[in-house]
Amino acid sequence: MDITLERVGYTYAAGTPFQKRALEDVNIRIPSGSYTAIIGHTGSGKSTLLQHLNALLKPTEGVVRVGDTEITRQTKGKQLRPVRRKVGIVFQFPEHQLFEETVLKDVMFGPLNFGVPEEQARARALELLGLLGLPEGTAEKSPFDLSGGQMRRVAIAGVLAMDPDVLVLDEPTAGLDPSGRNEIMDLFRRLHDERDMTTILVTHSMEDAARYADHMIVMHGGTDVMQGPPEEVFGDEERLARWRLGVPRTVAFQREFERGAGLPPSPPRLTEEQLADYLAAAVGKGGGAR
Ligand SMILES: Nc1ncnc2c1ncn2[C@@H]1O[C@H](COP(=O)(O)OP(=O)(O)OP(=O)(O)O)[C@@H](O)[C@H]1O
Repeated sequence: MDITLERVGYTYAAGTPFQKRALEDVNIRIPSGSYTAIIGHTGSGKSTLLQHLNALLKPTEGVVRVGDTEITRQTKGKQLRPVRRKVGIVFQFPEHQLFEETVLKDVMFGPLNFGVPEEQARARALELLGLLGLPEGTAEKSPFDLSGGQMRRVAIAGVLAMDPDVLVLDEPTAGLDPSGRNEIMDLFRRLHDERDMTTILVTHSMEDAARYADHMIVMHGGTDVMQGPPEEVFGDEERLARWRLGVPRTVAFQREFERGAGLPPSPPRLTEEQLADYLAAAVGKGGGAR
């Protein structure tokens, strides 16, 4: 299910003294099955863009296409139901949206609301709580008696319970400790591979973008300024710096090394493994790696 935005603009509180232009002439394509990272400085429009993907916001101008569904300013609520079902969004600090008396009820809420039979919704919720590494017995607890990291996992289970084709993640690990972060990011990667989902990750971490994504979109000042594979995006440090964005630590190290060794810049090494191989080859060949 490809997602495209054509000439999309969005204005908050249009026609009021508080009006604010957040998106301007956005033209992007998110290929079906891709793991797409969206990066951009604070205020560049990433969250506003995400909310167009399941029609929480409708474009002020232009068209959003999610599979066969076309969303414009005029599209009515009923026509948006399939999109809301297919596109699951994990917002920043999703645990703030937990509200039911028990964890189980919270995870079952979405599916029951969309007509999934109770037994099926229960079985799926229990399976997901296990998959997310929550201890047995969590299902009957109040979500508010859990730790912050556990609440985050429950909220994520609630989004996955809808069995989305597209999973949208807005800084999903913000505020978690490093081991919790890695576990959750690796879980999303596994789900992406096993379930054939399209995954869209908004992140300030260039390392996460480099490690997980196969496609990237760069936002600046409310518009898309670059799209392509991570090798291409992170290969252009100068342009990224203009948008106040950096490169992953591995690439920064590689560039320092190349400058120090008098080597021309070579394709960016995006992971520690790639960097280690590159350095080993460079040292092995007496500094002649390309
Ligand atoms: N509800 C709102 N009402 C008015 N203006 C808003 C609203 N939400 C966001 N904006 C403004 O729209 C612009 C884009 O904001 P948005 O939150 O989409 O950016 P972002 O790239 O997600 O930022 P961050 O990285 O800080 O989350 C900003 O100038 C912001 O102040």
